[in-house]
Order: sequence, then structure tokens, then C-alpha cells
Amino acid sequence: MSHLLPVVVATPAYAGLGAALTYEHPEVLAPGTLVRVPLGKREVLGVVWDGAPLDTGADLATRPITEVFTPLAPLPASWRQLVGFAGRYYQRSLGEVALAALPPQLRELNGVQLARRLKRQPGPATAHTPPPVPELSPEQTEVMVRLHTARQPVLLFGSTGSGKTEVYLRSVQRLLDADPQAQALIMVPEINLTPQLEERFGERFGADGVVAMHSGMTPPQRLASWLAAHSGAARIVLGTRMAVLASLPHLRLIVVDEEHDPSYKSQEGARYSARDLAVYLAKQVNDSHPTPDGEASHCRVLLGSATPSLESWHASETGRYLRLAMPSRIGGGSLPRLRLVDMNHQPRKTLLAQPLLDAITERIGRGEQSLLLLNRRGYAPVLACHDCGWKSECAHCSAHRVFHKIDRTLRCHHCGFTERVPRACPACGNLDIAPLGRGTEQIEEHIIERLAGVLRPDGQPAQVARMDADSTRLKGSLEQHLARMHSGEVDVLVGTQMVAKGHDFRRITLVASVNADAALFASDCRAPERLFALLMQAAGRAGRDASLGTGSEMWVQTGYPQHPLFAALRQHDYPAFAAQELKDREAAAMPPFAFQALVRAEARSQETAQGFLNEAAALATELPGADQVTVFPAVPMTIQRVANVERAQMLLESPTRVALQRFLAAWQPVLLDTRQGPAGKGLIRWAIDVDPLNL
Ligand SMILES: Nc1ncnc2c1ncn2[C@@H]1O[C@H](COP(=O)(O)OP(=O)(O)OP(=O)(O)O)[C@@H](O)[C@H]1O
Ligand SMILES: [Zn+2]
Repeated sequence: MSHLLPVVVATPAYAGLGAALTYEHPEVLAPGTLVRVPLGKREVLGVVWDGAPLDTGADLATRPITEVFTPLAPLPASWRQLVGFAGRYYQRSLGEVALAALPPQLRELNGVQLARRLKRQPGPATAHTPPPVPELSPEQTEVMVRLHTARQPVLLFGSTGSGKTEVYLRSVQRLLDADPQAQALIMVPEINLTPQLEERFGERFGADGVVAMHSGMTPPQRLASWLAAHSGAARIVLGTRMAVLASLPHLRLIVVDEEHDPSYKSQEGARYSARDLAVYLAKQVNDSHPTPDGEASHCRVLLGSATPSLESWHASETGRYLRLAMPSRIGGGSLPRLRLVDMNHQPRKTLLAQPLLDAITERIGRGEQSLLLLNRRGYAPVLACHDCGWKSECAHCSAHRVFHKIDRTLRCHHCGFTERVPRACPACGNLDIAPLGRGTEQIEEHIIERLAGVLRPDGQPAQVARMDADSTRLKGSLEQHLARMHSGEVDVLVGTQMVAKGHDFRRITLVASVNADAALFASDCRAPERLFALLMQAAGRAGRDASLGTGSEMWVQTGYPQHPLFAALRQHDYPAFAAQELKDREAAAMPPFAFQALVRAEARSQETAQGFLNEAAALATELPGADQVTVFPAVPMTIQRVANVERAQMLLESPTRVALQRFLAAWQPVLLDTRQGPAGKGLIRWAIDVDPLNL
């Protein structure tokens, strides 16, 4: 007797196949069981799914499941629900999302190889003596009490340095004590924050039960972490956004640290928001284990930030989330004082104003550190000829190539196209070609020059370091930079936003934003929110040691010192800033008061890309939900051409999420048809982005 079973396999993004394929097997297998099945001429990894198998029709013989991964427990129901939801909500195929959520190496192993891997899993935990834990501050104590009884998602609105991480640690502690199986998932926005977090959690709970999950790990490491989480051996999973898709059968706590960070939104494949999925996942876990009295088995979700996203802030205003605030810094340190430098009153082409240089010099003399922030790597964003107006455009993108002085190259940050810097202007032969604008390399060079002769308290010359995607590319170099910073070897650190987030640098007392004016007037409605968050975060790196904190300062060089954003920044007043932004958003019917999706198309010509979108839109006017969805005409993307591919996008907006979802689901087959028809000729690819962050 053989049974028909639905099995999900990797399918192309918009394959239009039914959710699952049908296979047969002598026994019934539980949903979530991992199997290998034949597909065409290949054999692939699949997951037995819920529900009845599709009727394959009499003429299509079903094929048997080749192998069942018996040593592995089935993937939990909450995982299957999460993956199913992510596929539907973000308009991707179930097979794509489900298989992408599994560690890549799992796809290559057969049952025997997998069994061998499982044997390699670490044995029982070694004894761990936890270090003495600090006594909680009154605000932390209050938060712990209220967390305990919260039933809805919690927004932990805690100033930089208020001890949010300690709250995460205590919440995990409480959970592990209360429930011998429970697992916690802690997410951070960037890979470079995971080492610090691993260290703090490892120190507190012992390294045995803690695993990391992020894209910087090797395939065997990823598989090992995944297996540890799936088997329940790992009690704590730390990771970036991908970790939300891990299989955690006993998940009872999810922390999303720096929840406002755009890195939680995936920009490829299924463009999911790990923060939003975290909230959904906790709800699934709770719905599938209804426990009237069950304190222990309730799954909590904790979103932490000093500058929450406007979406989460709004949810905490309406009561959907519970907001818990920790306004004070640990140790009573104060937040840095804002010093605005009006660049209109500085000599032309000033890189760093004299008063700022003086303040940095003073700090070096006292053995304190400074941080200079500029969100642009390289030496200068453009190289230009003053005679003929030539600029270092990329031959393949509608963007300039960035001048990197260190290796004398012009590099396109979009397609990677790199060439040696020409000796003379390629257009007119003029020898006088010069950099326009500034990047981190230039600031580093400039500050080294200006600090010549400045000495540290130990009599040594001042040390400058630079930390950005270029200087941390080599394996281990990031850790090296961080270690030099923590040990006090470095006096001035120049960096991009990667240095502004999350790090607990103890001796920084000055942070300066060199030039962020572009963000004040960007067309993207989220630009002010991001700038405010970045500056608050950056300011949060200063004065973290209360004994040094009183003199800590946040400097901002700007041509627009009157801008209201700075008034709120001066007061460290996120609520006032958020209130104003939300008012503007409401007036303009923007998220979170409206719901958006983008459809992007890429082709060799802009005409083709836009033509495809406009054609598909023309066919959509009668679709369900269409009366509540505004479809805007296709437009070129801000960076219109990348690697010789033209890019266009179309914005959809609706006052309700439901209508937008209904419309998108109905529109997907139309887009697929259009792709096959004449309007799809020459189209390279298209994709839907639900709740897009970059318009
Ligand atoms: N109750 C406490 N007693 C003593 N020290 C504490 C306490 N809570 C936290 N700390 C210390 O205070 C510092 C700041 O805490 P933490 O890093 O958790 O802040 P945070 O809110 O996560 O900051 P940020 O948002 O800037 O990353 C850390 O060095 C931490 O060890
Ligand atoms: Zn390019």
C-alpha cells in the first residue's frame, strides 16, 4: 500500500507551480519531514508539507520518495506556518522560501552523510560558572517586571547605553531557568555586531548552548548551527535576519535588537522583514500552544531600540505593542551635548572645522577617543576634470566611480567595475583632474595631517584608524580593528555607519558627523528617520563610561543648522521627532498609515522595463482589490542603470493591507502572463517588494 504525500521542493520564484508536488511513499510521513525526491533528472531536497496532496491526474505517474531523513525530527509547525506566510505575504513561491530557509549544505547531503554530521554534534554541555551579574538599575528592574506579564509584542524604548542588552540577558536567563527546553532567538542587524554579542552571551551562559547564524559563516558552520538549533541542543541562537527562518522547536523568546535597522529587510529573493516575521512567528507559536495558565510556554517578542522605526512606534502608540521605556543611561552618565557647526561660516572646502579639530586634540591629550562618521567610503565619490567637465562615470551604470587613493583606482560601488586612475583626463588630456567631494579615506588622510605632532598622555603620537567595508574586507580585520579600539590603541576612528551601531566603546567622548546634509533633503520619505536614528546611534557611542561621560559631545557639521531635525536631536527627543514625522506621514498618506508595494523590472532598455510594468498594470484594473489600490505609472529607479541593465519600478499604494495583499495575489499570474507575452520580450527579471524600505 502506498501513500500520496505533498512535498515542497525548491521552485523558481514565480514558477506558478502548485505549492507542493505529489510523491508516493509506503508509509505516511509527518508534515515537516525532510526527504529527497526525484525532480526531472535530478534528485533534490524536499519537505513533506501539510494538507492533502494535489490530484496529479491519471496520466501523470507519481514518483516515489527516494530517501527519508529519519534521524532528523520534522520541521516544527510554527516554522511551516512562518515559511508559508512569508511566501504568501512577500509574493514568492513556497518552495523558494522554504528551501532558502534551510542551510545550503543540507541540499547536498544524503542520509548517510547527514547521519555522520549528526554524530559530530557536540556532546553534553560542559559545566559553566556564570560570572557575577550586575544588579539591575531601577528602570531595568521595572522593565523585567512588566515584561513578565506582557501578552503583546514589547517595544523596549531604551536610550543608548541604558542597558538593553542586560535586559535581553536577564530575559533569556529567566526563560532558561523556567523551562528546561526553551530556546531564545536574539537578532542583531549586522554581522559585525555578532562577535560582541556571542561573547556576552557565551560568558553568561557558557558557549555550549549558544550558536550563531549569519551569512559570514562557512557552509559546514551554518549546517552545524542549524542542526544544533533544530535538535534543541542550542538554547540560544544569535544571528542576523536569516536566523528568523531557523528551525527552533522550543522557541519562547525572540529579541530584535536595533529593530529600526533597515538591514532587517532582505533586498533579494523573498524581500522579507525579519522584524515583522519575528512578530508573526511569536504569534504562531502562541496560537499553536494555547496555554491559559502557561506562563512558561508563552513566546515573547521583544523589539529594542533607542530610535524605533515609525511603524513600531506607531504600534506602541495605538497599544498593539507594549512600550517600555528606559530613558537613563547606566551609571547615570548623560547623553552627549550637541554641537552644531554651521559650515556656511567656515572657509570654503573645509573638511573638518577648526573648533572640532581643537576638541579632538584636547581629548587625545586626555587619553579619550573620538569617532568621525562619514557615510561614504573611498577617497572621493567623483574624480573630475575642471577643463572639459569630464567625470568618472561608470561605463556600465548611471553612477560615478569612486576614487580610491590607496590603490589609485576608480571603482564602481554598484557593479564593481575597477580601473587604474588615469594620468590625464580621458576626454581632453588635461593633467589636472581632481577629486570632488569626500570619503572616509580622505578624512583619514586629512586628520592624520592635522594631528601631526599631537601626543597622547603616554607621549606617543596620536593614532588614527579607519573602519569601513574596505578596511574590514579581509577575514579577521574587523575583529582586529575592534580590538585596537577597545584597548585604547586608537585615538581617532574614522568610519562609515558600521562603526555607529551597537558597539560598546568605553572611551569615546566625542562623535562627529562630518557631512550628512544630503540625507536632510533626500526624496525618500524615510531619509530623515534614518538620519535621525544614525545620529542618535552615533551619539550613543560617546560617554558610555559615566566617569568620562559629563564632557561627551556629538558634533554635526552642516550647512542647515536651523533644520528641525537638529532641534529634536539636541534634546535627545525621539518622541517629539516621531510625533512630527508621523503627523507628516499621516497627512501624506504614507506608511504606517498606508501600505505599499513596489514592482521592479530590469531589461536592456528602460523602455522595455517600463513597458512590461505598464502593460501588466493595464491588465489589472478589474482585479480583486484594485478599487482600493493606487497603481502609479512606471518610472526609472534612482540609479537607473547598473551593470548595463536598465531598471524601472512601479509603486502600489493602498489604505488597507488586506486589499493590497488581495490585489498582489491576483496580479501575480497576470505579471507572469505578461512576461510570457510580447511586452515581456527582452525583460531580464522582475520582482515584487512588499513594504519596501527604499522607494
Ligand atoms: N545593571 C547594570 N549595572 C551595571 N552595568 C550595567 C548594567 N546594565 C548594563 N550595564 C553595562 O552598561 C553598558 C551599556 O549597556 P548595554 O550595552 O546593554 O546598553 P544598550 O542599551 O544595549 O546600548 P546601545 O543601544 O547603545 O547598544 C554595558 O557595558 C553593560 O555591561
Ligand atoms: Zn558600474
